[in-house]
Amino acid sequence: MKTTLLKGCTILTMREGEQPFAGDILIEGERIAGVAPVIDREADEVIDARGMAAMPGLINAHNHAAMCLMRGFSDDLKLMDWLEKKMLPAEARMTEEDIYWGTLLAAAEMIRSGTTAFADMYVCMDAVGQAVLDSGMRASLTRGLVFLQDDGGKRMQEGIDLVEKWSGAGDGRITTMFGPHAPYTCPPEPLREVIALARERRVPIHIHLAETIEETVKLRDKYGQTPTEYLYQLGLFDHHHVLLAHAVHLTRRDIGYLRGMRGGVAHNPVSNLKLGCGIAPVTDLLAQGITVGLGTDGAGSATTLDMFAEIKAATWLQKLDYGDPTRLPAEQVLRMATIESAKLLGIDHEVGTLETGKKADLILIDLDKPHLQPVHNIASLIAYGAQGGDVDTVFVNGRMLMRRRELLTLSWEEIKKQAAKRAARLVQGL
Ligand SMILES: CSC[C@H]1O[C@@H](n2cnc3c(O)ncnc32)[C@H](O)[C@@H]1O
Ligand SMILES: [Zn+2]
Repeated sequence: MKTTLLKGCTILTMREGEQPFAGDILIEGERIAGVAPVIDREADEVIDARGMAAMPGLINAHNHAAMCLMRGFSDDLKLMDWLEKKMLPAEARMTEEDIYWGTLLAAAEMIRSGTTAFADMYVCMDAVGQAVLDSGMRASLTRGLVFLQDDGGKRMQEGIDLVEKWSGAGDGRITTMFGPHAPYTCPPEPLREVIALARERRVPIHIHLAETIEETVKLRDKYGQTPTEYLYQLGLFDHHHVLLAHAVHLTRRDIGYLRGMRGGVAHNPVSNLKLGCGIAPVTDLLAQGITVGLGTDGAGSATTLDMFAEIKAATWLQKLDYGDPTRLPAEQVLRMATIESAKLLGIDHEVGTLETGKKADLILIDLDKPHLQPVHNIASLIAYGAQGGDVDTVFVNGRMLMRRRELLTLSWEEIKKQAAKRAARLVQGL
């Protein structure tokens, strides 16, 4: 088994209550074999990590990776106009190959900005799975299910096929969920069916919830319920694991329905800001013991997949919304981007903190930059100062995916060429 020793870094383990310290990290095969002030032993490869901060890889808890092909194509619109007039028509032209290359473009961006795992909801999930295998990343894959037209069960079958074919693939790097898209695209009958199926097979569920005021109005007009009440009454929150994307528009009673749920909420602040959706009540959810992680949503709305931008937006929004700078402090928001997101993907037993025995998904951040000096408080510096471009080295499952900012599993030149060609075709005339 290959061993790699990272020497002399500042380590943020992200374990609750543990202070950062200077030390070494030993990687043995897929796993972390030691995290300590000094590890004095031989290794196949020794990396001089002085001047670097080591932390768990960032985990993007809600994404539509292949939407990178629509990055910057249509902005400054309301969500429903953006989705129905721009994204859906472009997506209707997408081939499996487009989705493969779009997902690789996302993987290149994610690795280069320190993300090691992501939760993805999209279509043609064989193409997404293949891109995850090829990139070396870790992912939870979901076939998004929109039930507005009858298709004789085809979509649902694709969701089942994904679960059967891809769960545990890539040496366990890939896990799966069922993905009813949102309350406004999933009427009660098919939604009940998905929940029953997920229960039978013990598969988690990934769904958008309460992203806009328009969604609340739609659900009230149709069912006389808030989006959260609608899902609650269908029994969704009794499920063993539910990943809710957004959860922006929640009443006090809605938050009560979520209390005690297993899984939690993926907060996507940049997408919410850009689409003018609102501010999710993150600190209220946390106060009720609800797990909250961080995601980007697709690059079609967020523009970039840089989790450091989400970290900043998340903490700033809570401070601003409550007029209280003590809300969502640095360590807490960094935990949201790592171990709390890992909980949402159901992989916190394997990743999300740096500790012996866990899978070696970790990043080195180069602090030798004007905006990252001096180092008074490393957690503050990273949460409020670091950017994706500061990430120097990335490991997933013990394998190096980037070293000194060079991608080791992906050909950037080929991805760039493929993405440009395909993106132009998708949006032509729209
Ligand atoms: C059927 S696969 C997933 C589906 O979701 C769409 N999507 C992307 N971003 C959002 C968002 O912010 N809210 C709701 N739906 C979104 C994406 O375009 C795919 O069609
Ligand atoms: Zn989304």
